[in-house]
Amino acid sequence: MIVVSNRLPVDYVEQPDGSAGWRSSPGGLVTALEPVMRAADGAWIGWAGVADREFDPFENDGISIIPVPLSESELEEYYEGFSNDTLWPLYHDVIAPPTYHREWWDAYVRVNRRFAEAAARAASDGAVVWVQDYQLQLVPKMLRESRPDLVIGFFNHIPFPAYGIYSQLPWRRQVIDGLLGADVIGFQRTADAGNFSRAVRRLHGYPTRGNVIEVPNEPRPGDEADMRRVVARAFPISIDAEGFEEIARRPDVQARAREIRESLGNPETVMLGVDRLDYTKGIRHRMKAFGELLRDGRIAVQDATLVQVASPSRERVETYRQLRDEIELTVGRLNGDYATLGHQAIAYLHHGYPREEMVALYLAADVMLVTALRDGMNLVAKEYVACRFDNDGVLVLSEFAGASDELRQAVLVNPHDIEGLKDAIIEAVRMPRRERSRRMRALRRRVRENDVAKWSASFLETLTGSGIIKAGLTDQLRDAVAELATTERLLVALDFDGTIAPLVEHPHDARATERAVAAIERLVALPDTRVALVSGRALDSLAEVASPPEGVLLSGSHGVELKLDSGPITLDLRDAELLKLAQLTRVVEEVVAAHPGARVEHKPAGLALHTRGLASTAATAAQLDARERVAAQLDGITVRSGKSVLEFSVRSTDKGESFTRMRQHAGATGAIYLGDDVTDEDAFAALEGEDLGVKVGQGKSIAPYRVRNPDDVAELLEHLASARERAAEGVSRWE
Ligand SMILES: O=P(O)(O)OC[C@H]1O[C@H](O[C@H]2O[C@H](CO)[C@@H](O)[C@H](O)[C@H]2O)[C@H](O)[C@@H](O)[C@@H]1O
Ligand SMILES: O=c1ccn([C@@H]2O[C@H](COP(=O)(O)OP(=O)(O)O)[C@@H](O)[C@H]2O)c(=O)[nH]1
Repeated sequence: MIVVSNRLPVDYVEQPDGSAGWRSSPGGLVTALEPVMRAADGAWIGWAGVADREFDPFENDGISIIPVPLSESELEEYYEGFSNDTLWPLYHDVIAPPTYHREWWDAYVRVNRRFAEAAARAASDGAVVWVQDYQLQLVPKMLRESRPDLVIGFFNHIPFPAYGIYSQLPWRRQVIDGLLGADVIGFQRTADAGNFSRAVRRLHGYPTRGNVIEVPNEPRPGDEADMRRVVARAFPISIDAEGFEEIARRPDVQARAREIRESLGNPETVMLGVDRLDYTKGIRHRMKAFGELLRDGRIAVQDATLVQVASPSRERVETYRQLRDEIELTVGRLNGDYATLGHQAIAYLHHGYPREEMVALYLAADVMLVTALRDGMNLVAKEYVACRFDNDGVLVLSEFAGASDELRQAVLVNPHDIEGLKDAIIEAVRMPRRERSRRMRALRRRVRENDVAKWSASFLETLTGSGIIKAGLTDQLRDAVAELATTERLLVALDFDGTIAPLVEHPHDARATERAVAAIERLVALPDTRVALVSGRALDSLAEVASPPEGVLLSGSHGVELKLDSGPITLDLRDAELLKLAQLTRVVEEVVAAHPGARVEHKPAGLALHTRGLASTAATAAQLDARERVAAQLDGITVRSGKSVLEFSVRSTDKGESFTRMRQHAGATGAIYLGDDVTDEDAFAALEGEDLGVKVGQGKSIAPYRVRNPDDVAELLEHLASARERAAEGVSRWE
């Protein structure tokens, strides 16, 4: 795997005394990706933090680093300019006004191309390249053009704004096109992913269904699909929670925490803010609220100190310079007005500290203030929680930080509401021990369960489907299924072969597992619950092997045949289609005759060429021969490849269309689709709203959940049946 980001985990720093070396670089992107890359076998491509210097690739702390150079003018125009004075304020809801300069855009394109070229050089055949963040939004498209073999992911660490704001960007189409070069585009919050999909619809009109965007393919020789599916969904980033807790448990770090409190004069309450000195972080709002609490006498300087770490960031950008001046003026005023000789009001630290010191600060702080006006995630909030193994401390958290979607037991605030913020600070300071402990336990559970390893695994699994799939159902899948079970009218749509029935050599021997059959019978018996089998098999063959109970809806031949409640739908193939079917039959039978072991299956509107059981070279040769002969002799044939099978159809309908028909027929308010094959991807793409898609087994998939095999499918169906039975009895699933 190759990761490409603007920042490398280390910056090259030259000191005024002439000494120079590598130092940890700032920001949450690096905090999150470092443990992922240490565990992975791959390379990290990025900028070394200094202009006009070229470095050879090197190894740092177990990570292969490939530096990309930037000139001084590129630093100004691409990094400080377009990235941090155009995109950054625009994507953070124009808290500061974005600046638009055409030269900055030109530099952005140029530098993105350089990163794309570096990635193309470093990536082996078919490799996974994971591009990070707003500085490199054009890289996915550039890479796809030069290296169509690559699997490309993109993760946006900052918010993606609503279209009304995004549409200001003079290069709004180019940026969207750049991102759509990726196979999977990850966002911090569901709302960000929604904003992105809406921008795609408004600017390009591409169809979007749930998390999936259908993007027209640039035609390439040999490419038969004219659409590419891009997944755009939330993958909330996290931290190495265990690593942070380990540091927090170290005696030397705990001693340092005590020392910090002593150095502050041992106030009753230590409050802490830790941010890059950035206008998105709401540092001014926090200080205003704190200052007014001191002014109004609601807190006394002897009792409470605010420690504010404001680590240097983007110091040559004018808005950041101004912010620093304002903050430092405020700190000076507050200390001047309220500090005593023994007690500061605010301990202001304009430095970047190493991790151990951060952890000591977290342990020293009774109240952690995260008051961002907009923030992609805010890892500081998660770090504070991870470090508090004593189950103490209160997190005050802005609802405008991505972390607030998960950390619901924090004291949530709107930082624009200064009165509300003041009340929240007082609530945190006075919160009884039991309440603090109850909230912190819940927060810790959440952060531990959703750590950064899980974040990267879930993203990469969606991207490649190549991860190890754990046995059974994950907690997340269990919860999602239980939630779905409460929907008013439920549709349970299931592929047959490889999903409820293990794959077998001869299709007529396939049978659903006993457990799946029993669970389906329980579901069918429930009110407002429909079960559908959606198969590539011809309807007759499906009915024969599945022997479905009364009331099960059936879709055969990839949606060409449907059996709803009012009997089978006749196909009514037109004369031209019948003629084409006869020609197709002749061509495929020729192929079968030329490739011993290959078999043909006749379907109402097409044919399947089965190659299961053949050696892989023989199977490939047979499939290639069939593709070539059909393409040469017939027009308008839909071709689908499945597991050891190549399907040809004179009608172009797919499992997605039949799933949608069944969903409508059932009047479903919620649905689940389970499938194992490439052809099931059409159905996953047709899922709506809160519907669940579950891919069975490995392989690239747009489904957000995965299980290993038909045994796990049976377990899922049993779990769903039980949850639905409870819901039907009116028993709350919490009881
Ligand atoms: O590289 P810099 O210009 O010095 O800025 C530091 C990083 O800031 C941003 O971090 C974001 O990523 C965090 C992790 O996902 C997230 O918690 C936070 O809300 C974001 O603001 C920026 O996105 C990174 O590219 C920078 O490296
Ligand atoms: O002096 C400092 C200040 C911050 N950080 C780290 O910088 C990251 C900040 O990430 P966050 O997501 O909160 O915000 P970002 O700076 O990426 O916008 C966290 O891991 C902090 O522990 C640090 O190591 N030293």
